[in-house]
Amino acid sequence: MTSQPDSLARELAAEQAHVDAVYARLDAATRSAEQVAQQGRDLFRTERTNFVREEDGTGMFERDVFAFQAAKRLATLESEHEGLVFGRLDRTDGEALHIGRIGVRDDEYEPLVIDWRARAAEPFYRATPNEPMQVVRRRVLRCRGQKVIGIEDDLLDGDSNADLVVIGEGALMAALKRARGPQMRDIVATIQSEQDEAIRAPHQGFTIISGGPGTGKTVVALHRAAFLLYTHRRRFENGGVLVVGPSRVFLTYIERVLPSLGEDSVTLHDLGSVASDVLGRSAERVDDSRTHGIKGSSRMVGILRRLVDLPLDPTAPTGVLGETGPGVLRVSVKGEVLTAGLETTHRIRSRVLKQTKLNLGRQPAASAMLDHLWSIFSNDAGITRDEFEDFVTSSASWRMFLQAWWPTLSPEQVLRRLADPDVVAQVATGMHPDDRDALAASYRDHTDFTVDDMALLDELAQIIGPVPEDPEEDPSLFLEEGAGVDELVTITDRLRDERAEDPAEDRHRRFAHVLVDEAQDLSPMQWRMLRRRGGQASWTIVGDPAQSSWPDATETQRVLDDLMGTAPRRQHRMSTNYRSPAEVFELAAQVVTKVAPDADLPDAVRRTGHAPRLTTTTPKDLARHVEGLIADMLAAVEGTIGVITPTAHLDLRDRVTMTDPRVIWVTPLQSKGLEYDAVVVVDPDAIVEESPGRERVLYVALTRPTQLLATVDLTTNPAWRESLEWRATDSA
Ligand SMILES: Nc1ncnc2c1ncn2[C@@H]1O[C@H](COP(=O)(O)OP(=O)(O)OP(=O)(O)O)[C@@H](O)[C@H]1O
Repeated sequence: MTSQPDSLARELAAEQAHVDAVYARLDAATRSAEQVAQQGRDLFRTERTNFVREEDGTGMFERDVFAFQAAKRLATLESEHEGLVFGRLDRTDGEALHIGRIGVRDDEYEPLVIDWRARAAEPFYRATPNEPMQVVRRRVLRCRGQKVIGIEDDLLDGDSNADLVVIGEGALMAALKRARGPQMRDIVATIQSEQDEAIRAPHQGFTIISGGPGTGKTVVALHRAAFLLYTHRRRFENGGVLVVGPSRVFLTYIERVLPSLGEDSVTLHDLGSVASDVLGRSAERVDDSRTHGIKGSSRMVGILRRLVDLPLDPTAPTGVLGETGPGVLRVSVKGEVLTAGLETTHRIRSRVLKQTKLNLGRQPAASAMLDHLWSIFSNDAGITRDEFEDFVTSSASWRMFLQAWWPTLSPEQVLRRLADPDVVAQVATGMHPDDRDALAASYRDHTDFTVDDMALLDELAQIIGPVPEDPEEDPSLFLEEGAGVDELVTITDRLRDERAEDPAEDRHRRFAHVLVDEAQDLSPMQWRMLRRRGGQASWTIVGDPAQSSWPDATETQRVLDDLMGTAPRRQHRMSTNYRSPAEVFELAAQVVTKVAPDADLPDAVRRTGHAPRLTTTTPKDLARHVEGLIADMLAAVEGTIGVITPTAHLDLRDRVTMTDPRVIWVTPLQSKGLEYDAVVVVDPDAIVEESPGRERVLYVALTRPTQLLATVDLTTNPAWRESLEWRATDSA
């Protein structure tokens, strides 16, 4: 095996020739696809289940289907300007296979490129020098559009006598050193063996992907979604794949990964928009940490149930109920006064609610009440039951009673009742008074809802059932809040069935696979919300408890265990940190092990030679100081710079005059799952103080850079650095 000075040019030219042949074939396929499309467009559009995988086709008909499919997927890829072909395997038997984002065959139906998800491509990711899997050389091609611009080789079987050129330092290192842009890229050319195992794990049951920061959990999970769609396209494209991330910022960061893999049929939601199928609304505002802890806890289930059962405010417009008080019916028929006292109305109410949801129960409740009145009616005048019912139901007192006793309520109307501290006191009896105040204040002080409220509204929608379509019949007792409905965050919702207009229908959209990222942060109420959309689904759950911002890990684990039940589960642990330089991760690891000695700490894969800069300044000089750090970083790195500030210093952004599109300001929670070339962490002590996750949230912030880290303290003895074996390298 040799590597000569001019060999790179020769190898590039040879690879270019192959790539040219692939694109020429695809041009032909596109033309043929147009013909096929003309002949049978409707067939392919409507009978989606007829799709044939590229690798499986055998006859003329399948070949046409393939042409159609390849051209369609190519359109998705082209918009990305990503190279279609990215790899090559040279095998011990002398055969060479090219690997790409989609499969392509030549005129003779021989593979020109194998889809990376096909079984034949597996050795590209799994082969190692210890277990070469009959691979001599693994080659990664870097392409810009249709042009091959670089080659990186790994030699796997040094004993083989094949005379192969070996070029470059290895594709992984080259990929990791590249500057980061605003969006995550796919890693299809450099997936590592343990990652590949998680990506290709069986689809049934629960696949749990764990590991420390930067181990590729997110990117691996997204590749897994693409793999599942490839291997079980019928099941998952028809049934739907839902990817859930913590925030919109995060979804924007990851949203190009699946299209760059040729997949655009996955639904992405942040936690604030998961329930928009039922609620027709979403939210982005987050509660303060105390209120978040209250609203996310599973004790809210009981509170909401009691809230639904709680009779409406006695001072509501119930004058109709007359001298005998609210919740009591008095109606006069043919001179006879019939009364249903509190005991009766409560008995009927609870009997009906046992059998049906509140919003579906009005009719049965009215019938039961009429039965009761008829049973106590002496009927001296000898009228029929029909006449009796006409008398009762046409009376004003009946209509007003019914409206007060059994109003049609929306989840929003019910939840808003918690703005009243007296209501909170009645339904949340065991709650600490300060927590009760915080809960009531969160609804009293704001007209919009929060991300946590979405899970509560979804729970209420489940308890009370859908609001009947015709609100005119039943004017609301409450003022409706004029909240706008946000768009779903969806790449392409092509397979969405039109929702039937049956008001009794369950409106949850159900998915065949649910993939939850940053799962350690989901509250028990949010798990319940997700579960309603994935009752029959298989799941991929991605997280790292050491990065958790949810205070009660055991409560969440209980909900999760309940969700998983006895379904098969498999655990994949990612062990290598591909993001943080070792110098940065050593510092971050010391911070988290102070509070989480059992944190899963990955091995950082590279060193940069740049220790973190731990700096100190005064509150007065903070803006100028941070500006100086940003300027240094702009000069030192090519990509993005994240400035992570606690909410206590949110005004800093306005005080720093320098603007540059490469500088991105975020709070520690917003920085979850994201990464930047360089990061400034402002006032770590304040970050610890204001987050329920404390040092764990600081750990998240410290593990965001791919190259440089600087911290800024506002005191010379910051608490977060106590007992760290770390020397301040820079106290500018
Ligand atoms: N095999 C790989 N080849 C190239 N880059 C990789 C590989 N694996 C991971 N990376 C890169 O490492 C970085 C971290 O990946 P990712 O964000 O998925 O990690 P994570 O485990 O989800 O991190 P966190 O827990 O901090 O959110 C990303 O830039 C990703 O592209």
